[in-house]
Amino acid sequence: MGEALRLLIENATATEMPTEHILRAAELIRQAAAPLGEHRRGRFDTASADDLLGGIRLYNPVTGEGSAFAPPVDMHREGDLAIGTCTLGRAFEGPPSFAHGGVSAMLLDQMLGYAVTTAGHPGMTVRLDTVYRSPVPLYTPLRMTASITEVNGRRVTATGAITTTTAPTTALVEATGLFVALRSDQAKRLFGPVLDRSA
Ligand SMILES: CCCCCCCCCCCCCCCC(=O)SCCNC(=O)CCNC(=O)[C@H](O)C(C)(C)COP(=O)(O)OP(=O)(O)OC[C@H]1O[C@@H](n2cnc3c(N)ncnc32)[C@H](O)[C@@H]1OP(=O)(O)O
Repeated sequence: MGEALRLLIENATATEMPTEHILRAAELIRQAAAPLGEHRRGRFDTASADDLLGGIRLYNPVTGEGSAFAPPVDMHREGDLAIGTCTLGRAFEGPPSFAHGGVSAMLLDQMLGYAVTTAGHPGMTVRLDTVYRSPVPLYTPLRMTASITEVNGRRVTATGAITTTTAPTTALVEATGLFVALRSDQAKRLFGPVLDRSA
Protein backbone atom coordinates (compact mmCIF):
# COMPACT_ATOMS: atom_id res chain seq x y z
CA MET A 1 0.00 0.00 0.00
CA GLY A 2 2.91 2.38 0.73
CA GLU A 3 4.12 2.10 -2.84
CA ALA A 4 0.61 2.82 -4.18
CA LEU A 5 0.27 5.84 -1.89
CA ARG A 6 3.64 7.21 -2.95
CA LEU A 7 2.65 6.84 -6.61
CA LEU A 8 -0.58 8.68 -5.81
CA ILE A 9 1.28 11.53 -4.09
CA GLU A 10 3.85 11.82 -6.87
CA ASN A 11 1.18 11.92 -9.60
CA ALA A 12 -1.10 14.19 -7.57
CA THR A 13 1.77 16.64 -7.07
CA ALA A 14 2.98 16.56 -10.67
CA THR A 15 -0.37 16.35 -12.49
CA GLU A 16 -1.47 18.91 -15.04
CA MET A 17 -4.76 17.13 -15.82
CA PRO A 18 -7.96 19.19 -16.22
CA THR A 19 -9.97 20.10 -13.10
CA GLU A 20 -12.78 17.56 -13.75
CA HIS A 21 -10.25 14.70 -13.72
CA ILE A 22 -8.78 15.98 -10.46
CA LEU A 23 -12.22 16.23 -8.82
CA ARG A 24 -13.06 12.69 -9.95
CA ALA A 25 -9.74 11.44 -8.56
CA ALA A 26 -10.41 13.19 -5.24
CA GLU A 27 -13.74 11.34 -4.94
CA LEU A 28 -12.07 7.99 -5.69
CA ILE A 29 -9.37 8.72 -3.09
CA ARG A 30 -12.02 9.50 -0.44
CA GLN A 31 -13.77 6.21 -1.27
CA ALA A 32 -10.51 4.29 -0.89
CA ALA A 33 -9.63 6.03 2.40
CA ALA A 34 -12.96 5.46 4.16
CA PRO A 35 -12.68 1.69 4.88
CA LEU A 36 -9.11 2.10 6.15
CA GLY A 37 -10.39 4.55 8.75
CA GLU A 38 -12.96 2.12 10.17
CA HIS A 39 -10.38 0.50 12.47
CA ARG A 40 -7.60 2.85 13.55
CA ARG A 41 -5.03 2.79 16.31
CA GLY A 42 -4.85 5.53 18.90
CA ARG A 43 -1.98 7.90 19.60
CA PHE A 44 -0.19 5.58 22.04
CA ASP A 45 -0.72 2.33 20.09
CA THR A 46 2.19 1.21 17.90
CA ALA A 47 1.37 -0.32 14.53
CA SER A 48 0.89 -4.08 14.72
CA ALA A 49 3.52 -4.40 11.96
CA ASP A 50 6.10 -2.53 14.07
CA ASP A 51 8.80 -3.92 16.31
CA LEU A 52 9.94 -0.98 18.45
CA LEU A 53 12.94 -2.69 20.03
CA GLY A 54 13.97 -4.27 16.72
CA GLY A 55 13.81 -0.88 15.01
CA ILE A 56 10.97 -1.71 12.61
CA ARG A 57 8.75 1.35 12.04
CA LEU A 58 6.61 0.71 8.98
CA TYR A 59 5.25 4.26 8.84
CA ASN A 60 8.40 6.20 9.70
CA PRO A 61 8.28 9.35 7.53
CA VAL A 62 11.84 8.85 6.28
CA THR A 63 12.41 5.09 6.08
CA GLY A 64 8.96 3.51 6.35
CA GLU A 65 8.03 1.26 3.44
CA GLY A 66 4.38 1.71 4.40
CA SER A 67 4.53 5.48 4.58
CA ALA A 68 2.80 7.60 1.96
CA PHE A 69 5.28 10.34 2.67
CA ALA A 70 8.68 8.60 3.05
CA PRO A 71 10.97 8.60 -0.06
CA PRO A 72 11.66 5.93 1.53
CA VAL A 73 15.35 6.01 2.47
CA ASP A 74 17.11 2.65 2.47
CA MET A 75 19.73 2.52 5.27
CA HIS A 76 22.51 0.12 6.17
CA ARG A 77 25.89 0.14 7.88
CA GLU A 78 29.33 -0.47 6.40
CA GLY A 79 31.66 -0.65 9.39
CA ASP A 80 31.41 2.62 11.32
CA LEU A 81 29.63 4.38 8.47
CA ALA A 82 25.86 4.55 8.09
CA ILE A 83 24.80 4.82 4.45
CA GLY A 84 21.42 5.77 3.03
CA THR A 85 20.05 6.04 -0.47
CA CYS A 86 16.88 7.54 -1.94
CA THR A 87 15.48 9.62 -4.77
CA LEU A 88 13.21 12.56 -3.97
CA GLY A 89 10.10 13.20 -6.06
CA ARG A 90 8.02 16.29 -6.68
CA ALA A 91 6.31 16.25 -3.28
CA PHE A 92 9.62 17.17 -1.62
CA GLU A 93 10.18 20.26 -3.72
CA GLY A 94 11.26 23.56 -2.19
CA PRO A 95 13.06 25.80 -4.70
CA PRO A 96 11.86 24.78 -8.19
CA SER A 97 13.38 21.40 -9.18
CA PHE A 98 15.26 21.08 -5.86
CA ALA A 99 14.43 19.63 -2.44
CA HIS A 100 12.98 21.69 0.40
CA GLY A 101 15.63 22.52 3.03
CA GLY A 102 13.51 21.08 5.81
CA VAL A 103 13.39 17.77 3.96
CA SER A 104 17.20 17.64 3.84
CA ALA A 105 17.31 18.30 7.60
CA MET A 106 14.76 15.55 8.18
CA LEU A 107 16.75 13.04 6.11
CA LEU A 108 19.95 13.91 7.97
CA ASP A 109 18.28 13.78 11.40
CA GLN A 110 17.17 10.24 10.61
CA MET A 111 20.57 9.29 9.16
CA LEU A 112 22.45 10.57 12.21
CA GLY A 113 19.89 8.92 14.50
CA TYR A 114 20.35 5.63 12.66
CA ALA A 115 24.16 5.96 12.98
CA VAL A 116 24.06 6.50 16.75
CA THR A 117 21.32 3.93 17.41
CA THR A 118 22.90 1.13 15.42
CA ALA A 119 26.24 1.87 17.14
CA GLY A 120 24.55 1.10 20.47
CA HIS A 121 23.90 4.69 21.60
CA PRO A 122 20.16 5.29 21.16
CA GLY A 123 19.06 8.81 22.04
CA MET A 124 16.91 11.74 21.01
CA THR A 125 18.06 14.66 18.91
CA VAL A 126 18.56 17.76 21.06
CA ARG A 127 20.41 19.77 18.44
CA LEU A 128 20.79 19.59 14.66
CA ASP A 129 22.99 22.05 12.76
CA THR A 130 22.70 22.01 8.97
CA VAL A 131 24.92 23.64 6.37
CA TYR A 132 23.39 23.99 2.89
CA ARG A 133 26.21 24.13 0.34
CA SER A 134 24.32 23.36 -2.89
CA PRO A 135 20.66 22.63 -3.66
CA VAL A 136 19.64 18.96 -3.56
CA PRO A 137 18.20 17.95 -6.96
CA LEU A 138 14.88 16.11 -7.34
CA TYR A 139 14.64 12.89 -9.40
CA THR A 140 18.35 12.24 -8.80
CA PRO A 141 19.71 9.25 -6.85
CA LEU A 142 21.08 10.54 -3.54
CA ARG A 143 23.59 9.09 -1.12
CA MET A 144 23.70 9.98 2.57
CA THR A 145 26.36 9.10 5.09
CA ALA A 146 26.61 9.51 8.86
CA SER A 147 28.98 8.49 11.63
CA ILE A 148 29.67 9.17 15.28
CA THR A 149 32.36 11.73 16.08
CA GLU A 150 32.16 11.84 19.89
CA VAL A 151 30.63 9.97 22.80
CA ASN A 152 30.57 11.97 26.04
CA GLY A 153 28.51 10.23 28.70
CA ARG A 154 24.86 10.44 27.67
CA ARG A 155 25.70 12.87 24.85
CA VAL A 156 26.62 11.54 21.43
CA THR A 157 27.65 13.70 18.48
CA ALA A 158 27.34 12.54 14.87
CA THR A 159 27.95 14.16 11.52
CA GLY A 160 26.59 13.38 8.09
CA ALA A 161 26.10 14.61 4.56
CA ILE A 162 23.89 14.36 1.49
CA THR A 163 25.53 13.91 -1.92
CA THR A 164 24.40 12.56 -5.26
CA THR A 165 25.42 8.98 -6.00
CA THR A 166 27.37 10.17 -9.04
CA ALA A 167 29.42 12.71 -7.01
CA PRO A 168 29.73 11.04 -3.60
CA THR A 169 32.57 13.29 -2.40
CA THR A 170 30.75 16.59 -3.03
CA ALA A 171 28.57 17.42 -0.01
CA LEU A 172 25.36 19.26 -0.86
CA VAL A 173 24.16 19.45 2.73
CA GLU A 174 26.09 18.65 5.90
CA ALA A 175 24.76 18.21 9.42
CA THR A 176 26.06 17.78 12.92
CA GLY A 177 23.67 16.40 15.50
CA LEU A 178 23.75 16.03 19.25
CA PHE A 179 21.82 13.08 20.67
CA VAL A 180 21.06 12.51 24.34
CA ALA A 181 20.38 9.09 25.85
CA LEU A 182 17.27 9.20 28.01
CA ARG A 183 17.43 8.55 31.72
CA SER A 184 14.89 5.95 32.79
CA ASP A 185 12.65 8.63 34.36
CA GLN A 186 12.71 10.60 31.10
CA ALA A 187 11.91 7.49 29.05
CA LYS A 188 9.01 6.71 31.37
CA ARG A 189 7.69 10.29 31.24
CA LEU A 190 7.86 10.51 27.45
CA PHE A 191 7.07 6.96 26.34
CA GLY A 192 5.40 5.30 29.35
CA PRO A 193 1.93 5.06 27.75
CA VAL A 194 3.42 3.62 24.53
CA LEU A 195 5.61 1.07 26.32
CA ASP A 196 2.73 0.04 28.62
CA ARG A 197 0.43 -0.61 25.67
CA SER A 198 3.00 -2.44 23.53
CA ALA A 199 4.19 -4.69 26.43
C1 LIG B 1 18.88 -1.56 18.37
C2 LIG B 1 18.05 -1.65 17.10
C3 LIG B 1 18.32 -0.57 16.17
C4 LIG B 1 17.49 -0.60 14.94
C5 LIG B 1 17.70 0.60 14.09
C6 LIG B 1 16.74 1.66 14.43
C7 LIG B 1 17.14 2.94 13.85
C8 LIG B 1 16.31 3.99 14.45
C9 LIG B 1 16.81 5.29 14.08
C10 LIG B 1 16.08 6.29 14.85
C11 LIG B 1 16.47 7.61 14.35
C12 LIG B 1 15.63 8.62 14.91
C13 LIG B 1 16.02 9.91 14.34
C14 LIG B 1 15.09 10.92 14.70
C15 LIG B 1 15.32 11.42 16.10
C16 LIG B 1 14.32 12.36 16.48
O1 LIG B 1 13.71 12.99 15.67
S1 LIG B 1 14.01 12.57 18.15
C17 LIG B 1 12.73 13.79 18.10
C18 LIG B 1 13.26 15.18 18.25
N1 LIG B 1 13.85 15.36 19.56
C19 LIG B 1 13.12 15.62 20.64
O2 LIG B 1 11.90 15.70 20.61
C20 LIG B 1 13.88 15.77 21.91
C21 LIG B 1 13.28 16.89 22.79
N2 LIG B 1 14.12 17.07 23.97
C22 LIG B 1 13.85 16.47 25.14
O3 LIG B 1 12.80 15.84 25.31
C23 LIG B 1 14.86 16.63 26.23
O4 LIG B 1 15.86 17.55 25.83
C24 LIG B 1 15.56 15.28 26.59
C25 LIG B 1 16.05 14.55 25.34
C26 LIG B 1 14.56 14.39 27.35
C27 LIG B 1 16.77 15.52 27.49
O5 LIG B 1 16.34 16.20 28.62
P1 LIG B 1 17.08 17.54 29.10
O6 LIG B 1 16.46 17.89 30.42
O7 LIG B 1 17.05 18.54 28.00
O8 LIG B 1 18.57 17.12 29.24
P2 LIG B 1 19.26 16.32 30.46
O9 LIG B 1 18.81 14.91 30.47
O10 LIG B 1 19.11 17.08 31.73
O11 LIG B 1 20.76 16.50 30.01
C28 LIG B 1 21.54 15.58 29.29
C29 LIG B 1 22.75 16.33 28.78
O12 LIG B 1 22.46 16.82 27.45
C30 LIG B 1 22.69 18.22 27.39
N3 LIG B 1 21.75 18.85 26.47
C31 LIG B 1 20.42 18.69 26.43
N4 LIG B 1 19.91 19.43 25.42
C32 LIG B 1 20.95 20.05 24.83
C33 LIG B 1 21.06 20.91 23.72
N5 LIG B 1 19.99 21.29 23.00
N6 LIG B 1 22.29 21.36 23.36
C34 LIG B 1 23.38 20.98 24.07
N7 LIG B 1 23.34 20.13 25.13
C35 LIG B 1 22.13 19.68 25.50
C36 LIG B 1 22.50 18.70 28.81
O13 LIG B 1 23.18 19.91 29.05
C37 LIG B 1 23.11 17.57 29.61
O14 LIG B 1 24.53 17.66 29.63
P3 LIG B 1 25.39 17.20 30.91
O15 LIG B 1 24.82 17.92 32.08
O16 LIG B 1 25.18 15.70 30.99
O17 LIG B 1 26.79 17.59 30.60
